[in-house]
Amino acid sequence: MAVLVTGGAGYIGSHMVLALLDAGHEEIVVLDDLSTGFDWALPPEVKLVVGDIADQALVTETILQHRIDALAHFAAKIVVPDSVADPLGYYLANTAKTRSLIETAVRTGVKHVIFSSTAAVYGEPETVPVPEDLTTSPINPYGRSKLMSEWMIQDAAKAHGFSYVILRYFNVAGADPRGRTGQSTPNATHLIKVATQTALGQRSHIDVFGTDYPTPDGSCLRDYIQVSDLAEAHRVALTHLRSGGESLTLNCGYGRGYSVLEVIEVVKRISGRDFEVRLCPRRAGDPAQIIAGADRIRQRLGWVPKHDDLDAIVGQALAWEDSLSRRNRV
Ligand SMILES: NC(=O)c1ccc[n+]([C@@H]2O[C@H](COP(=O)([O-])OP(=O)(O)OC[C@H]3O[C@@H](n4cnc5c(N)ncnc54)[C@H](O)[C@@H]3O)[C@@H](O)[C@H]2O)c1
Ligand SMILES: O=c1ccn([C@@H]2O[C@H](COP(=O)(O)OP(=O)(O)O[C@H]3O[C@H](CO)[C@H](O)[C@H](O)[C@H]3O)[C@@H](O)[C@H]2O)c(=O)[nH]1
Repeated sequence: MAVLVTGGAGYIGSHMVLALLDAGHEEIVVLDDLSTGFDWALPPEVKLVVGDIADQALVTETILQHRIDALAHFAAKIVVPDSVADPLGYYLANTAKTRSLIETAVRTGVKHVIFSSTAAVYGEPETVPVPEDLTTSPINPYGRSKLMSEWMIQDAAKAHGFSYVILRYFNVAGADPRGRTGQSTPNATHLIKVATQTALGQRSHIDVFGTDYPTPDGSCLRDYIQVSDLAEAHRVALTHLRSGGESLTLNCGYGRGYSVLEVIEVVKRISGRDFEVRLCPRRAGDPAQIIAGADRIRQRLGWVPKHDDLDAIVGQALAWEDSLSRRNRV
């Protein structure tokens, strides 16, 4: 039995690869076009196939050659404001290409699918925390592109008899505590990445997008989940499916929110560096607050997070950013 990890050279996918290897998994194959991922993010024992998830001949050959029984599908475009500017690009990359990949998986007899979905499918929830059975109502093309993929996977699973776990990630942050991989995309837009780069002097300042939201300090609230905890959720989801477990849709978060201003204060305190913070207008496509209803994944998969600590998450992000800048200077 072997797992095909699409997007495995990216930020979250590379952490799942490590989680599987650390747990003694034998065969892992990564399919990645390296558009935002890096071959060096993978340990040498992992087979990397460089290509596109919509290349059906390549995907078929890879699945049959390695006797793939399970697919973990991370490959996607992921930036909310970019999706507002380029919706058709996002529907192609995230929805049309996922349709193609799932079709290939069905034709080649893949039995299990784990899909990277997002809290963005909920849109602007009126109350938080958000349970999984809340009506989905995405407010940006990124969230819609992912919700359509969820529906395709659910419908195809019913029609063709594979099982799935859809994981709706909240805000993913931090890095491998052993420093083996982290968020490496240049020009990344995620808050903790931008704040740590600013603390390290790689950016002159940080913008806070919106201070007039209906939240305690006026900035947006998010539920930041540490990336190795999230990778572990994928590992237990895979075990669940391979043991005959039922298909599930699960939130991945801790059930608690931090504001943008609070996160910036933590980055200043942990780094010991002060930096300029500019209060700016709202950014397109941002919900005011999004916090996970976080019980179901614990009950159904027995997932136990080990890194629910914002100080530690920020510390890992700072350490990774520092090692990345040294790597890039070499
Ligand atoms: N980072 C977050 O906060 C977050 C939150 C919710 C959901 N997600 C989802 O998690 C998944 C992984 O996100 P990430 O943060 O690791 O992003 P990332 O950009 O680091 O990883 C995506 C990987 O997919 C590869 N890829 C993209 N398009 C491809 C294609 N057509 N064929 C083959 N490979 C392709 C990229 O090269 C990259 O390695 C995405 O599906 C994203 O929507 C991320
Ligand atoms: O320089 C910055 C960067 C971000 N923010 C703010 O920080 C919050 C978090 O923004 P991120 O860009 O870090 O993350 P998003 O909440 O926009 O989106 C992330 O989490 C979502 C789920 O909540 C989706 O899954 C999506 O893929 C993922 O990028 C937002 O209020 C944003 O406006 C700033 O103020 N300044």
